[in-house]
Amino acid sequence: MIPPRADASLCRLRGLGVRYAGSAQPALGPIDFDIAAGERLAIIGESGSGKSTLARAIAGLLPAGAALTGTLDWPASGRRPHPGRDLGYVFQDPGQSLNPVLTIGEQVTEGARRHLGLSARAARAHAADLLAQVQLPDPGRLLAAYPHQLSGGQRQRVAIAAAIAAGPAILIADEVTSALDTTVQAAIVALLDALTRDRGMTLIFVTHDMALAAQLADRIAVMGAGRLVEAGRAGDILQRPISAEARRLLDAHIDLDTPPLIGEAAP
Ligand SMILES: Nc1ncnc2c1ncn2[C@@H]1O[C@H](COP(=O)(O)OP(=O)(O)OP(=O)(O)O)[C@@H](O)[C@H]1O
Ligand code: NI
Repeated sequence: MIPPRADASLCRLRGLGVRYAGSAQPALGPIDFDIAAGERLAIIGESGSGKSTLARAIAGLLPAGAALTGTLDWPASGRRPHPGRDLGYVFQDPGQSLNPVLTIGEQVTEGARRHLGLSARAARAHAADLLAQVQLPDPGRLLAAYPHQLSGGQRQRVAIAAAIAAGPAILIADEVTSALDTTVQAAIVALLDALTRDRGMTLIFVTHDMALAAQLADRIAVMGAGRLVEAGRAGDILQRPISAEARRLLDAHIDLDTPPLIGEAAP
């Protein structure tokens, strides 16, 4: 095995484009971009700008028939990450991540059992531990519950637990808080922040909300009409946005001028 190079980027996109089956126009690209190992990157943009397409392309989770152009390499590891094992993905709607007919315990352990080769008993203990890590009450009892018995915020915590169960180095969170109300949103963002920092994970956080992006990310990539229109340090984009897209997203947030947010995002 070739040892990973410390200076190599985690993920290198060159001329990357995506065209969905049946679409005349590409939904994405061409994109040239590098993601560093361990960084906290927000991908922001208005609806339809290509954020999810980019995130799914990186994760290798595009729907069947989607055509990729250009290149997507993984220089640091030399191989594409295996979703579920090397890369966790949390969707906007926990219904997309969770299976309604499986218990919470079954879904959280599924990835861990498969990828870590755990026994049923060890997987159960691991699942309870993960549920505690995502700060769900009474993990032991929760293992036997079904998704419909939980609130939206609790389901999203379960989806996060399942996504990190196999200890992936990369976590992609695609609009994971947009279906939740504001207080729950803040709690989920705080949880993602703590979990990914504790584990030194690379975080790719997709949102249309500049405030959330600035709260979590070191660097922001701004999408517009399938292209990357601006990328830079979160503090810089917040204070000196260049693209019309970034300005519009900032204007949507009058409360961004409040000192705490600027302070957190500033280098
Ligand atoms: N499965 C698909 N098949 C065909 N076109 C798609 C598919 N998914 C997305 N698209 C199109 O690709 C473009 C980019 O969509 P994408 O979902 O990546 O945007 P987004 O920035 O994530 O938007 P949102 O904020 O609404 O989630 C849009 O024009 C969308 O209609
Ligand atoms: Ni999306």
